[in-house]
Formats: sequence, structure tokens, C-alpha cells
Amino acid sequence: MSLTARAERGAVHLGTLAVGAAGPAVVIGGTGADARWISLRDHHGRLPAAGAVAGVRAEWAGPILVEPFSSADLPELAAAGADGVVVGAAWMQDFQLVRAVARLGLPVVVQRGPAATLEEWLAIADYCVAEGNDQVVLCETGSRVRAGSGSPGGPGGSGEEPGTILDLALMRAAGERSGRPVLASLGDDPALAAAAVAAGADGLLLAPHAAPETVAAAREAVKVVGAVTRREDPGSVLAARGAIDRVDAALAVLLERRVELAGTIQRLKPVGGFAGRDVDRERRLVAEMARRAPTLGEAGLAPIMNAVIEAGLRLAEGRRAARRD
Ligand SMILES: C=C(O[C@@H]1C=C(C(=O)O)C=C[C@H]1O)C(=O)O
Repeated sequence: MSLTARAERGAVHLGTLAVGAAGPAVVIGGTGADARWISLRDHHGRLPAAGAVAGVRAEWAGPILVEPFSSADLPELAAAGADGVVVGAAWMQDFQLVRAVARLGLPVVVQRGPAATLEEWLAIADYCVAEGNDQVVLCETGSRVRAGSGSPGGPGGSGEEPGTILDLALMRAAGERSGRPVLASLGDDPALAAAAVAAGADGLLLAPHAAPETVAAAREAVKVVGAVTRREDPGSVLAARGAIDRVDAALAVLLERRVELAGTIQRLKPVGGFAGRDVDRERRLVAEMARRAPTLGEAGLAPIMNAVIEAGLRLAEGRRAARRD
């Protein structure tokens, strides 16, 4: 599916947080994320739903999702102010539970069971629609693999126990086939955050108590990779500024890298700095860039790249002077 077609997909609103369509990719997980979630399954049903939601609500005003332990938790969830329900991977084919969850009317995040096929996974979304609930997000949590071959920090993967391998191709296919937002579940390990966003994830689901560093690393990947791979279509000044901030974050990463590389060249060239300026090379790189930036074109790019190149040369000369002192 092309980027344009993706932009036509519908977003699902988890409280105030829009997931999918033409918005930014989101992070759901621990402190610092765009949304928090609680797994009552992790507590084996011993944690009352209402108290769990109230506990997070006391410190977090944003969206809260809850993974119920059983259908007994459901009546409390809506009343407690949950913004969405997670159908855990282990529960995916409990059709009664799925139906009951869908009937709550809250958005539903359907995790793929570890052995479920794409068809079986998408069928669960259809169950929700059949109950009158179209607010469905699909979440890839990984397939079970034999001992030792899973992702160590990934969901359920210890590296020794049977682990899980995140199937990003399946996640992407689920998004394309259904037109629904898709999430990738990364547990406590942000290593695949960039890959997941590049593969089309509309968001990342981290462990409910993911470390702040994990959340920060996932947010950074979402921002920088999303700026390059997602075409956003903001509808307000605030949203457009958010999108520009993400592009600027990616630009900053690349400018920093470029200035280092240009500095390396100054040390390697026989004549470095402004004295070794190569106008032909500069013209050629601007022409090459214009192929990817046709709106700016060579005329628009030339002064920008001149400023970038001169900033690099000034820095390189400053460093060379400092080395001589
Ligand atoms: C980096 C070089 O030195 C200078 C800086 C350039 C740049 O920043 O891209 C390009 C050409 C030169 O004027 C180079 O020769 O490639």
C-alpha cells in the first residue's frame, strides 16, 4: 500500500490519543509514554479493575488502557474510566470474551495470539464489528519459537524459555489488509522500535512498567524514523507544529552526522577547510538532492546547503585551530 493510501485509513481514538491514519506513531507503556496501560492478566486476576485504573489515574491524566483478566473485570472497566481494552494474546481466541469486550463500546486493542494466522487475527476484529464496535487496533506480539531463539527482552521472551519473534511483515500485512491501525508490542526492549515504525507500525506497545529509558528510546525512534517514513496530514496548527518538530528532530540527527563526516574529509584532504572548497562537488550534491526535494529544487536547496557546508567548514577550521594550540 502506498503512503497516500495509508493516509486514508481511519484513526482509532484511545481517549484523547489518535492512533493511525495520518497522525504520528504513538508509544503506549510506562511513564513518559502517550498512553498508559494496565495488565490485570499479569496480576492473575487478583487486582480489582476499578482500583487499578484509579491508581494510575491518580498520577496520569492521559489515556489508560486495560487488559482484563476475565470477563468479570469488564463491568468495572468502563465505569472506572478506562479509555480502551486490550484483548491479550493468550485470550485472542476466547470469542465470548472478545464479544463482551466489544460490547463495552470502548476501543479494543486485539493482540495476535502467538500461533494465530493473519486470517484468524483479522477475524477477531470482525467479531468486534459484528458487536457494533469498529474501534479496533491490531497489536502484533510475536510468534512462539523454540527455546533460545526468541528475542531476550521481547514480550514473553527470556532467551531460555520458549521465546517470541515479532512478525513485522505480518503486522504490516494486517494494517494493509484491514485498514486498521497496527501496533508492535516490544515489552521492555526498544531495540526493534525503529524497525517497527519503518515497517508501518502506528504505535509501539511497551511493557506497562517499562523503564523510563525504554520509553525515551522508543519515543526517539518513533519521532526520527516516523519523520522519514510516515506521511502526516495534520489538520490543525498544533498538529502541524508537532509534525514539523518530528521532521526537525530527524534533520538535527542528520545535520549532526553530516557535520562530523564533513569534518573527517577536511582532515583527509590535502587542503582542507575553506581553502580546499570544491564548488563542483557542492553543485553536484545539490543537484542530486534536488531529485528527492523537487519542490525546493536546486535553486531552493543551494542557499540551504551553502549554509550547511559553511557551518561544517567553520567548525572544522575551529577544531583544527584548537588542535594546533
Ligand atoms: C566535504 C568536502 O569539503 C567541502 C565541503 C563539502 C560538504 O560539506 O559537503 C563539499 C565540498 C567541499 O567544499 C568535500 O570535498 O567533499
